[in-house]
Amino acid sequence: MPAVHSYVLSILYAIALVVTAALYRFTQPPAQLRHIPRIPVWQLCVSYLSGEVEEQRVKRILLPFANKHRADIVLVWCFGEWMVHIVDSKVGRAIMENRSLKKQQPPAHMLFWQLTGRENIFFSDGAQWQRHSRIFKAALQRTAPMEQFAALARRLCALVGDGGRVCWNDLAHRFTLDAVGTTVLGYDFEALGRPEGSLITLYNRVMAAVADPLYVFVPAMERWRPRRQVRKELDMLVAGLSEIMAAKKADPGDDVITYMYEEPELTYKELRDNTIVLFMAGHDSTAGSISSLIFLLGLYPDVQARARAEVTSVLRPGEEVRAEHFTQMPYLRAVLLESLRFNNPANVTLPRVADVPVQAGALTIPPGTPIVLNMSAVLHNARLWRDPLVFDPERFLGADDAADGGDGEKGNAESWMPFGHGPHQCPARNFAMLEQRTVAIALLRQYKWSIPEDSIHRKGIRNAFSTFTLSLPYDVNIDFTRI
Ligand code: HEM
Repeated sequence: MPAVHSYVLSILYAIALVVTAALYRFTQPPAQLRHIPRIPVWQLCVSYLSGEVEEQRVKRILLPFANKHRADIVLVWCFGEWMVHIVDSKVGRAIMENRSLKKQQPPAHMLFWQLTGRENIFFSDGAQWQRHSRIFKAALQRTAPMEQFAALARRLCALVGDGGRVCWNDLAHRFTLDAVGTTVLGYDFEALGRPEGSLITLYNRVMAAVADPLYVFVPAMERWRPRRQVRKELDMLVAGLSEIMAAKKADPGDDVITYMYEEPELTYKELRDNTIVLFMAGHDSTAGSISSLIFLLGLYPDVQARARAEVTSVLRPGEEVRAEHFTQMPYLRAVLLESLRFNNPANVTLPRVADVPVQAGALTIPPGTPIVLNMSAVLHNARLWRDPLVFDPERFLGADDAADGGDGEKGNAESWMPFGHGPHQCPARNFAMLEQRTVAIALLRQYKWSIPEDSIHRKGIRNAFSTFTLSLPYDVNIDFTRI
């Protein structure tokens, strides 16, 4: 009997040894990457398994590690793949401007592709991307979203009514759906008026399924356990959006899709793929930014009072807001820039790869290595910002008065990059800034607001888990009082 016992034990030891060795090998970077400071894999695994959001992982693990090693780039293990994360703005700018970098394409069998297609500004490359980028920017320039945003802000205020407690992230999300619907697609989803509208509920359901972490991190799941119902709903959504596009052709308006239609160079497939990615890119990130902005104004009553005093000194009661008013509101601008730094909506860029070595300061990144600009790290790096975890709009006052988005803290202009950097940086940042300004101004003129004592965000903004690493605050309850 003892002989059988020790035989079984030996087999178990052998298995444990093989598994440990396999795990060790699986979590070791290839030899050519070992010169890059690497975040301990066990810390990352604990973080992933606990469902920690990207922005928290950056503040708790990545930045302390990078600063201890005085590193501008760090190696991060992510579900079997090693990626370089850039945490410094100077290195980030140089790399993101490097034309030999291309966007890495996500695995082919992900359901995501069935929704977005590949022939769009997000996933195309080379000459095709240049064409899409040029056409989209020109179309965006021709639209005049200001009036549209102001009208939607009025609808939003009607919902806040005489005040009371409001679930703000929900309203922000519905506002941005309507903003992107009316100005980009030329279609009113009426998310503010009818949140249960069929296309909106269908969209929310499909997006939740497409972003299911199990299927995103293990794309082969789509082959092992195909989701027929989700596919059916996805087809219905695409058909719904295609109908909107077809109606646009017959009845043009003042919207991005109408202007893109006028471009003989775009095929129908390209137009369809662009419509869908613009719709997707256009609202979640902006909803996150509007949620954070109004929350922070509620959390800091002095900041809110100062912003209100500025707005009401520039605008007479009932006066329509116009773009030229914005230059007279430097404090509001500083609040916006700081809010986008403090809880930046997009945490990392899409991964890039190059087929040549890429220089990152003193280190060389070998060809084929996925590289991301970690915007959260850059915007909270203590080597770049004083008191990065403190919300302080003053840091942007007196900064160079260049167009919004291009500037930053005095002497630190290059580190403000919530919209990315380089040729692929967000082409709609002015559009997104305008949405935030319009909402903030409308609310500041009509309401005072505060954060309930029992808010889950009192000790720091809590963002929902997002497969696409966006920072989207949840359960943001705000108490509004009409002035
Ligand atoms: C606060 C709101 C927004 C934030 C923080 C944001 C952030 C970003 C970032 C960081 C990128 C670069 C991604 C990368 O390099 O991989 C990007 C790209 C992009 N964004 Fe935005 N975005 C916002 C709003 C919008 C809106 C409203 C639209 C459309 C109406 C939009 C459309 C796009 C497009 C088309 C790209 C791809 C550009 C390219 O690859 O050439 N974004 N955005």
